[in-house]
Amino acid sequence: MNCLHIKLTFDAMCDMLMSITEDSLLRQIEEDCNAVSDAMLSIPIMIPGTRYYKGITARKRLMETFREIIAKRRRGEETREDFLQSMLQRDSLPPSEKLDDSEIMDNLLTLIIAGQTTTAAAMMWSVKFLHDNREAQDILREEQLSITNMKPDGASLNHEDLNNIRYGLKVVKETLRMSNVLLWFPRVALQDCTIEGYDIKKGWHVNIDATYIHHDSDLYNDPLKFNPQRFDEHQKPYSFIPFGSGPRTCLGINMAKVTMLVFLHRLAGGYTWTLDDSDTCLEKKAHIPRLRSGCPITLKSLSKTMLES
Ligand code: HEM
Repeated sequence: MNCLHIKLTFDAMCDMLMSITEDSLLRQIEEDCNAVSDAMLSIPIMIPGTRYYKGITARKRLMETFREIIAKRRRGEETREDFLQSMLQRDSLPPSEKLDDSEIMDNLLTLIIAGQTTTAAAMMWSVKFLHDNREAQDILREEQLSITNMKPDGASLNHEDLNNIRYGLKVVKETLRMSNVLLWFPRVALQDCTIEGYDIKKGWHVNIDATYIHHDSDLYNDPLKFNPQRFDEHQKPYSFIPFGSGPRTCLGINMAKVTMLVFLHRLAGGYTWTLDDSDTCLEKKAHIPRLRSGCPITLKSLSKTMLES
C-alpha cells in the first residue's frame, strides 16, 4: 500500500507541476527522485555503487529530463496551465525577477521531493493508525458517507465538502502529530540570544525537535494514544508544528492537507481494510519514518462488507 500512496501522490504532483501523465516517464522520474532522496543522509563519497553516487547521477538525469521539457515549452511546442508554465511566464518580467533554467529545474525538484514522500508517508500512517483504532475509523467513515449521500451520484468533492470533513481534518492532524513525518528542523542562530534561560551563541546549530514536542505529556494528554478528538481543544502556540513554523513554514501545507482529506474520504467512505503485514519495524536509513513493510493492506469494498454483515 505504501507503494500505492507514493504512486498516487507522485503522479498528482508531476501532473500539477509539469502536466506529465505518461506512465513510463513518471516511473523514470520517480525512480530518480527516490535515489536523490535516499542520498540525502548518505556519506558524500563519489564512488560508483554508493548511495551518494547514485543520488548525484539520478539528479543529473532528472535535470536533463526537466531541461528538455522546459526547452519544448520555450519553443512553443506545448503550453499548459501548470506550475512550470507559471514560472516560464516570468520571462516577460524585468531580468532581476526572471527565473533561469537552473532555478526552474531546482524549484521543480524541490517541490517533488518536499511534497511527495512526506504526503505519501503521512497517508501510510493514517491507514495504519485508523486500522488500529476502529472507533476512529468508524466515526471517519460515518462522516464520509454522510457527505457522499448528500451529493448527486458520482459527483466529485468540492471546496465546501472539504470544509465539511471536520473529523477527517482531526484525523489528518492526529496522524501528523503521531507520525512526525519530519522529525526535526535544523536552524543556525544568527545572533547570540537567550531562550527560557538557555544561552545560544551566534553560529550554533539548533534543532527544533518536533517529535519531542508532539509527544510531550504536558501538552498532550496520553500522547501515545491516537485520539483525533483531542483537536477539539485549542492547541497552545508552537505545540503542533508538523509543517514547521515561522518564515520557513511548509509551502505545501494546504496541498498536503487536501490530498490527505481526499484520500481519507475515498478510503474510509468506500472500503474497510486489513493489514497484510503486522511488522511494526521502521525502514532503516530513511529520513522520513515509514513502516519497513510498506504497510500492505487488503481492501474490501463497503458494499460487499455490508452485504456480508
Ligand atoms: C504531510 C506532508 C508534509 C509535511 C509533514 C511537510 C513538512 C514540512 C516542514 C516541517 C517544513 C519546514 C522545515 C523547516 O522548517 O526547516 C516544510 C517545508 C517545505 N515544504 Fe513541506 N511538508 C509536507 C508537504 C509538502 C508539499 C505537498 C509540498 C509542495 C507541494 C511541500 C513543500 C515544501 C517546501 C517548498 C518547503 C520549504 C519552505 C521554505 O524553506 O521556505 N511540502 N515542509
